Amino acid sequence: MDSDSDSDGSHISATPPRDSLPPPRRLPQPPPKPPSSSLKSTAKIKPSSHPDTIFKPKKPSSLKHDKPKPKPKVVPEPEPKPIQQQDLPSPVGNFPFQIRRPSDQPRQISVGRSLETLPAGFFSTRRVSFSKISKPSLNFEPETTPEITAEPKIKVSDCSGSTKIFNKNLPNLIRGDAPLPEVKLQRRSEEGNFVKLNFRGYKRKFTAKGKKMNNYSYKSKYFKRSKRRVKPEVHMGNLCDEEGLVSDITQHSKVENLSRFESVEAAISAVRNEVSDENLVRLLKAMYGYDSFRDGQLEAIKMVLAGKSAMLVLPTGAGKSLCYQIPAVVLPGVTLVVSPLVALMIDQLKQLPSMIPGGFLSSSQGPEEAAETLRMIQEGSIKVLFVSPERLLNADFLSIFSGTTSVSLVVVDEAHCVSEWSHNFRPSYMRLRASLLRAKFNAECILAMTATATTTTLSSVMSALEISSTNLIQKAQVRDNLRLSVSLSGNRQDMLKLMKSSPFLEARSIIVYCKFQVLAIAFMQSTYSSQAISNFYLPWILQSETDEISRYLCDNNISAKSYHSGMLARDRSRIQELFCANKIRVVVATVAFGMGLDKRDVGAGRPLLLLSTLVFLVVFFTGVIHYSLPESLEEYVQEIGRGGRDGRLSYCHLYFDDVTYYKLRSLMHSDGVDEFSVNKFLCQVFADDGNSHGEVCSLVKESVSRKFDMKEEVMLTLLTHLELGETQYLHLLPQLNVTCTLNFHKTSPMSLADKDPAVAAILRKSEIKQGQYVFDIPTVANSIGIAPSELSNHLQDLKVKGEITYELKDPAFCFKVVKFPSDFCSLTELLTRWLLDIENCKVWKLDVMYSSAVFAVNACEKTHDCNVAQQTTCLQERILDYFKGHNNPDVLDKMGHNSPFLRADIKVFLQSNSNVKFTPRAIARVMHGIGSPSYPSSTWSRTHFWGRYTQIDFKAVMNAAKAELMNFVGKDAP
Ligand SMILES: Nc1ncnc2c1ncn2[C@@H]1O[C@H](COP(=O)(O)OP(=O)(O)OP(=O)(O)O)[C@@H](O)[C@H]1O
Repeated sequence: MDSDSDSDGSHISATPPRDSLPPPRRLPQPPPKPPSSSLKSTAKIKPSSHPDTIFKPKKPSSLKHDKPKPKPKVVPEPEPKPIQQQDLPSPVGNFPFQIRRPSDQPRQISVGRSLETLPAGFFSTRRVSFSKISKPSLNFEPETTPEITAEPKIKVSDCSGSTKIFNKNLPNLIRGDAPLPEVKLQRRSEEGNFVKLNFRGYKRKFTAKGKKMNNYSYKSKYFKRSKRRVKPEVHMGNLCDEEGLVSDITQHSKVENLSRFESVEAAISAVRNEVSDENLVRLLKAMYGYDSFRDGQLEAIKMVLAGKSAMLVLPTGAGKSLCYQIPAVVLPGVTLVVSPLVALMIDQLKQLPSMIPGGFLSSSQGPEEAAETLRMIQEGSIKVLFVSPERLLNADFLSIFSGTTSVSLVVVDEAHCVSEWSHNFRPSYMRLRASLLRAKFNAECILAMTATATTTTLSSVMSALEISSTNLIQKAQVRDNLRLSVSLSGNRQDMLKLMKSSPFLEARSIIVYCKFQVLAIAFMQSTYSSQAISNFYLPWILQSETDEISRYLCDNNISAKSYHSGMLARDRSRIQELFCANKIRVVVATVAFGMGLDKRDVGAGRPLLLLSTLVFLVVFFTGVIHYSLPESLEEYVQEIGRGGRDGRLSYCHLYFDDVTYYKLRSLMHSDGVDEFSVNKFLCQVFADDGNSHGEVCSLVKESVSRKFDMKEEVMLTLLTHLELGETQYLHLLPQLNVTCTLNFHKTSPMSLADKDPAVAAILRKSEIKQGQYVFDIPTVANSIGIAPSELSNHLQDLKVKGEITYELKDPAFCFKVVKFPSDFCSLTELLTRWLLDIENCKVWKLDVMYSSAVFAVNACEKTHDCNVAQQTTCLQERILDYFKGHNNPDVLDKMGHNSPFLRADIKVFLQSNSNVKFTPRAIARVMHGIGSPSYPSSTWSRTHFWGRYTQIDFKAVMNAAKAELMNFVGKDAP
């Protein structure tokens, strides 16, 4: 549970279908049903999986197949591993399984308590200077003396790998008792751009010429710099400028900063005395330079300051961060912000105002860095801490809050991730329950924030976090400065035309969102190694669609860069920085791009000289283009929300086409699992029949995933349920690499074992392979009654002494069994049904997205006053209805439900793979072109049936596969 989830959600796509079927008819579909929460069911069921669930097809004596053979002759050479059958435990009694509802009532928190003062000296004024650093990779070295005056050293690694140490403070990692850094008073108004020409700052320096400046004479480095040509200065939060460098923010006079911080301190004291609108506006002005709050902000801040937990739903870019930043400076304790992605945490940390000392904890940090952050929290030097959900409930982290360190506010950012009915459900977020947060942190208040949540999602989040329905602050989820348009096309020529015409022609920055990986001919790609090519056998290779599109745009004189999850993190952040600095105009990206991006002028127009009137006009607008259909209206709203964050117009065009829709619809089934697999998984989890109580068990992710054809995320979801359900069956522990390969060096193994019981246990439990001792860490740890982490530490000690060397591999989920289930079958059925509901919910979300796009193109002109280029009104209405759950939109039934060739093709497929075991789902996945752990696309995409039936509903294909399998084995299929 220790590794932070940091996936970007971008997809590896199915390859396109090779045959196209006649276009399926469109049928009206009854309004979608909200997903049923089946976990409450206590129904008794028959044994969930029959031993014959997996079929091994027999070779039919004769096989008729009247469908013409597809042209490309590809001989399938599958090598999947057969899944082993295991006997099921017999059902014993009824077994209820429910999500645990926290029983604790929200604590009453008084305003008085929440408005205690900050630590003394917290807002003292002291100048801190910043230097340019060649790369934003920062590590803090522990300070030698705990004096307030000591400035932490910043270790900076540049790309060449060299490290420099600076005696400088960072604005967001300064000690709480240290002085406030000087801040550039940048008025962030509606008109402000994220990237600004800082004429003001330079001018001020020039006017100071001749006077003795507080910290810099005009012979100083800064003054020399000011004589240079004025360059655009980027405010990527407080840390980075256009080169990704730490900004020098010492360019303002001390006097100015003094008055600024005096005014911030005075404003904070005023709010502490009285939480009035007037005082809060004063604080807003002092901290950010803004004149007024945006819709929803004031309400949320007041609610939090009154100690009431709140659910805040504001559109992307509406200013949610400010709703916890202001309370953070007013409240006495630490504000914990739970964030789903490391990249998001870093971006949010950068964007903290400089008077709020912040930090973050994630798996991307080294142990020293994490330890330093923990130390700083303990000594009160961090006011806002960004943390992943995995870290939040980690024992080391929790121990900090058992002492004097108090938590005033827990912020759950992207709170929709808590709900399985959201578009972005994270198993680790399931652990965030109010009862747990209160028990562990004694948190006075929880603020849940999201930009995109349907009513169903909201109610499940609010119930998990125990937020009263009266404390829901919800504003329209689409900003009205977004101009929305849709057209039916999936071709890049159309997109090029769009980008070369107004308004996109004038946009300064454009994001083009893509989704898939595409097939490209390998021999044309010099970048791919011959090894990679030979692995595929065919001269095809997958590459990101973003690469292909950006190359196409560049070939057509539009400078563009590709951004996708397959790139190195360093390259990705470089592109983001250059984009923020307006050095890249167009980024062609997957959904990974833009999370946490606060480029206020995405698409702000370039100055146009209108010759007719002989005046300069600056036309500001944004460009966000969806080259592929998003998976849900939530995703669409998130992505268009990257534009127009400065309040100016933003143009958002969506392309959609049926092929993309079919591909996405297939992918919606890639997480699904059968009852059979769930049952087998449970058997594995509780393999020791209750004898393993108290012992640490582990499941090696990769092998178990392949064995049960279940993705790692799905396994984690199931395990988390087994921990947090109505009955707690297990207790999840941090994930570990469990297989250890060890060599002895100094002392002989036997002599060392005589002195060291851990080594003796290792010798007992190891297999010797090529002279090396190979053993399972939890097994050895259990045998001597210590925790696996203790054993790991002990091994590390022996390594330091030169006794051993070792390597660890096989990441595994670790847990302790708390209770052995009495009825496996009921539990299996309930979990399976729940996973199925989640799968159906995803499909439904995609269908709504597609139907909305079709509606915008076909119907909105008739019903609304929209024109072809602008369907804002009707799309906004549909989006709002969707989020509110009102008159859920008609969803088109675009999928075919049968095909005359389907069963015959399945027969041929089974015949040609008669040595392989299949489930109906596995066959349906091949027919839909989706890889899975046991049937990977690298193997199975070679069959010519791969992705042939994407236009037929997945369940219909599964049913046909089941029927064919029954013919082959002559038994009832599951
Ligand atoms: N009251 C305000 N007046 C003017 N600008 C504001 C105000 N509040 C916030 N902003 C600015 O709006 C921008 C977006 O704010 P923020 O990043 O908090 O949005 P968000 O709602 O968290 O967006 P997302 O959901 O995309 O993360 C920031 O640049 C912020 O400084």
